[in-house]
Amino acid sequence: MINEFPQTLTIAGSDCGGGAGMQADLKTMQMRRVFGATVIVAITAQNTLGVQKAYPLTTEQINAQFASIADDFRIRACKTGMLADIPTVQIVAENLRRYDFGPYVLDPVMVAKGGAKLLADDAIAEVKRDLIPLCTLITPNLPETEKLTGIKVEQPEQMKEAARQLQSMGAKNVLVKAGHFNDPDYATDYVLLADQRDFWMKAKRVHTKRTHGTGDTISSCIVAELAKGKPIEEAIKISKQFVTASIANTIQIGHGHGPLNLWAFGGEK
Ligand SMILES: Nc1ncnc2c1ncn2[C@@H]1O[C@H](COP(=O)(O)OP(=O)(O)O)[C@@H](O)[C@H]1O
Ligand SMILES: Cc1ncc(COP(=O)(O)O)c(N)n1
Repeated sequence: MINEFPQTLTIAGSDCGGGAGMQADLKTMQMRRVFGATVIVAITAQNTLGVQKAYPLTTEQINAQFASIADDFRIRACKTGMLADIPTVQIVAENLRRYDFGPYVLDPVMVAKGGAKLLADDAIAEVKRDLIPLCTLITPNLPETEKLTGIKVEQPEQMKEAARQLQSMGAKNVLVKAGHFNDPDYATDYVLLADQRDFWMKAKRVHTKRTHGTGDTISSCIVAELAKGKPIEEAIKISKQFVTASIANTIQIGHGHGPLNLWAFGGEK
């Protein structure tokens, strides 16, 4: 059993365009040499120009997928992405309490790069109450950080303050992502660990519109590294390098917010 291949799970929405959501998660997991399974909670019709339609799945459909995964696989780490609405958040929380899928990375996806809402406003309170206390790591971008904490983030100091607040809400480790930060030169994320150590992760900002799926990519890379047994600090640092390389080495796909080059950083034997 000890030698079983590392297995991971993404609980997320499907992006038929292949650049974000569970598709980005699976591709990232594959690159990082772990096995990826999925619980799909919503189907979106989207491309690099935006989200044209979104269809949440039923509670029964979601429960059935969780049961199939739990009956057969030994999931070592998992994540959630797009969760759509209150019933979905509630059923996902119930299943995460029922089954042990190892460390849980909560990417509190709210709005797509093109502006479409991927989480109903009234479900934010549910995410705070039901999911934050369950997570090993939360990975909000700046708009999500502001919605979850009520802190307007304009200075690096406010990223720290918000991270402390997310910890006091029950998140063990916090990664505040700075893709939306107003710094033309660098994308500098902030990490606050459970043991209170903290650090900044600075990367050159790439001036590109091709950033579809950046959040999904960094969070699923962290899940992959955790599943292989890496300590959380190392898992987060490798994942920042992985996403930076994926953004910097552009590939030309679609006419809007194009997907990342997930081959750029390379895999691991
Ligand atoms: N233009 C960019 N250049 C370099 N790094 C970026 C850029 N945009 C985002 N990132 C990085 O990508 C990761 C995802 O961040 P972000 O885009 O804020 O997440 P989300 O997709 O959830 O909005 C972070 O590590 C962030 O610093
Ligand atoms: C199904 C799904 N999940 C997540 C995102 C967020 O990705 P991004 O913010 O990069 O558009 C998305 N667009 N679609």
